[in-house]
Amino acid sequence: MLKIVHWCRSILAGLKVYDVTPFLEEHPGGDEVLLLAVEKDATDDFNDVGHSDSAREQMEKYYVGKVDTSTIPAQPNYKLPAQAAAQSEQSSGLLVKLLQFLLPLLIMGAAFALQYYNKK
Ligand code: HEM
Repeated sequence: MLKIVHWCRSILAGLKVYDVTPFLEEHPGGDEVLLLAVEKDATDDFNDVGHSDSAREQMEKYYVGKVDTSTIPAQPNYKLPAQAAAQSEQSSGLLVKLLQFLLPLLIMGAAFALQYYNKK
């Protein structure tokens, strides 16, 4: 069975997890927004929509449990591949800029040195 879990944080009760699989087709806001919130903390998304009290009541039908917040790392110790790629691009960009600056200086230095030795 496809098990889709939707995280929602309740201010007083820590992280609550909701399995919204049976609700996907019924959600008045469509299934897409729920799928986008899968395995994320969707508290802000949920609150921003201004869901009614009845929506909040309905939500409790899909409650499956709480997350032990002590198991959540304070800072993720991994980098998204896109972030890592952007970082390596940044450092290679710096190297290119440095070479663009140094190369003309080296060529000019070599030209002056040749001129100096030819005069001798
Ligand atoms: C178990 C979780 C959820 C339940 C039970 C739920 C329930 C509902 C209900 C009953 C409505 C109709 C309007 C209302 O009564 O407030 C609604 C609308 C809507 N919901 Fe949810 N919702 C949930 C999660 C989410 C999440 C995570 C999002 C992400 C953004 C979302 C986005 C929306 C949107 C965009 C609408 C349409 C609002 C409009 O057209 O005015 N919902 N939802």
